[in-house]
Amino acid sequence: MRGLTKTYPARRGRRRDPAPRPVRASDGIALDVAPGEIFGLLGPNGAGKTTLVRQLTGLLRPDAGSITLLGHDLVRHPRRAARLLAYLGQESTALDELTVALAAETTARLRGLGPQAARAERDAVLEELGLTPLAARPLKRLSGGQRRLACVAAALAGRRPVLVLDEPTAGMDPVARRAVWSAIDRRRTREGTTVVLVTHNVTEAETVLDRVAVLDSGRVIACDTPGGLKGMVGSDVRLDLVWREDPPVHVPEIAALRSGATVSGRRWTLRLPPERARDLVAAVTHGPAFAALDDFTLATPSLEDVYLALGGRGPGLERS
Ligand SMILES: Nc1ncnc2c1ncn2[C@@H]1O[C@H](COP(=O)(O)OP(=O)(O)OP(=O)(O)O)[C@@H](O)[C@H]1O
Repeated sequence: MRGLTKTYPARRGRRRDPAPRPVRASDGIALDVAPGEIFGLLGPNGAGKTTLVRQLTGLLRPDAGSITLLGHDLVRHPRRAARLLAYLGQESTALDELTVALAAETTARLRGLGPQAARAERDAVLEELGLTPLAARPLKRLSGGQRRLACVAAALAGRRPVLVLDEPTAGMDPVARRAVWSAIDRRRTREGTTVVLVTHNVTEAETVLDRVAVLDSGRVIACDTPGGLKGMVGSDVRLDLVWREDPPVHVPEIAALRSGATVSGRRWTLRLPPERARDLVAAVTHGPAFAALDDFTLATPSLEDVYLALGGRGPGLERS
């Protein structure tokens, strides 16, 4: 993608509403995604992630810029996207009348598989995502999370070389989410599938993402590996101390910590250089401090910390 720009025009609402302004949802986006890469798009609500993937999938025409997918110019030939990639949008009412099995099988057929191969693909993908017990149920009679999982199954059926997934795990329970991340990872390892995905489940996605672009107000404000992005928030580690009841402030080491801690109920969160955190863990894991401690965790910065910092919701980070 090069110089991708999209502005939604201002639409007048009711007469008393304030005058609407046009929204520049993509503002000169340039990104390269390598074959076989799992590429994440992160950013706060309204950052322009869905607008970007809808342009990438040929569903929304950019005002300016170019998109080349596997050698095809998708701005000139948007319909070719449907032959090259599988897209999971945020809503999928088109499949609602079908059963889970038929949604997967039909999609596989539409993607060019013969009847027998499509049935085999259907069975494999339902099994992989733990959907076999729900195979005969229409999507409209499933819970929100189950329906989302069935839509993921349909997106995966038929093996496109590129998957574009907008919030694939939205509304799912932890077991389903894990099944989806494993299925995505398996496509990359076994079939070299390229995946572009939007997600707010950053901590989970971190295990599968090769590179991540952080979007804000239609622009790419950072793009790197998860490790590279984490380096941007510094080397400090996070120490969480959860006290059983009142913290033992009569212990001098604990009293000294209080001013630097973010206190939330029984939890104290401290951000410290690694050496200092090591000394502190030694101090709180014996004697009266340990007796008062319910739980503690020591963690390096997560992709979520990066996301919050870059999204302008956290302090102390320069935008690149
Ligand atoms: N059809 C539309 N008409 C006008 N403005 C729109 C339209 N769709 C999106 N927008 C605006 O464009 C901006 C980007 O929206 P977009 O849906 O791409 O964000 P997003 O990053 O996908 O958000 P979320 O995380 O909430 O899904 C927002 O300011 C949004 O209000």
